[in-house]
Amino acid sequence: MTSNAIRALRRKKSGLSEVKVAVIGAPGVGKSGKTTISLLWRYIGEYDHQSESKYKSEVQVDGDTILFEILDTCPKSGDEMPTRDTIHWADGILLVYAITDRDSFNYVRRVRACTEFSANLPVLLVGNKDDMIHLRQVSTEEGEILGKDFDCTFEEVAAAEQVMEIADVFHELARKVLATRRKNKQSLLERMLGNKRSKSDSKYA
Ligand SMILES: Nc1nc2c(ncn2[C@@H]2O[C@H](COP(=O)(O)OP(=O)(O)OP(=O)(O)O)[C@@H](O)[C@H]2O)c(=O)[nH]1
Repeated sequence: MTSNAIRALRRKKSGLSEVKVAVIGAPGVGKSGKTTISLLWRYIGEYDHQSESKYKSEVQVDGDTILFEILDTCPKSGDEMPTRDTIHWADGILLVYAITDRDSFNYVRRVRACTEFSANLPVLLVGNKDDMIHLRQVSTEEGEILGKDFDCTFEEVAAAEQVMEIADVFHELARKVLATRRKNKQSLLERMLGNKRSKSDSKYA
């Protein structure tokens, strides 16, 4: 049995849904464990700081217990793109830029252009630091347009201040991941039933 299959079996047994989120953005946009994630988890409850860049925590979303695993991608520069392994690892992607930093907006644009996301990978776009509107370099309309381009939800937040809004962002992403999982399961079931039917049809044809 593969490690993924073992993990899925454990998840099923415990009734836990595991949701893996990769937080992607240029350096300094506010995606780090130092601010956003640790604040979020401190608010929600205990978290398990697994390594420099990975966090785990159980959170209630709409009455279900979700085991979040969050990867802070920490690029060293604005030229470093996330790896294919990171994208494949993730169930959902949080793309973050800072409204005060045009380069970080261009970074998420480049990530989306250079990196192959599977068609049904849930993505959320977040413009952070909206408490610093006096230093704004990216308008809300530009964020909205990019969100439409990416076919994903867009939101402006102040991660350092509005912890509940950040929690909502993660909850929203979890809902999308679970909905995608249900849809994939359903279409797999339909394909399997379709195969069975066509086999039995051909048997009696
Ligand atoms: N004003 C304001 N500052 C913020 C906000 N979020 C983060 N910051 C600040 O932005 C700076 C960078 O935050 P980090 O969380 O380290 O950013 P990062 O994206 O993880 O950066 P790297 O670790 O270099 O990839 C820190 O000084 C934070 O305090 C916010 O919503 N508003």
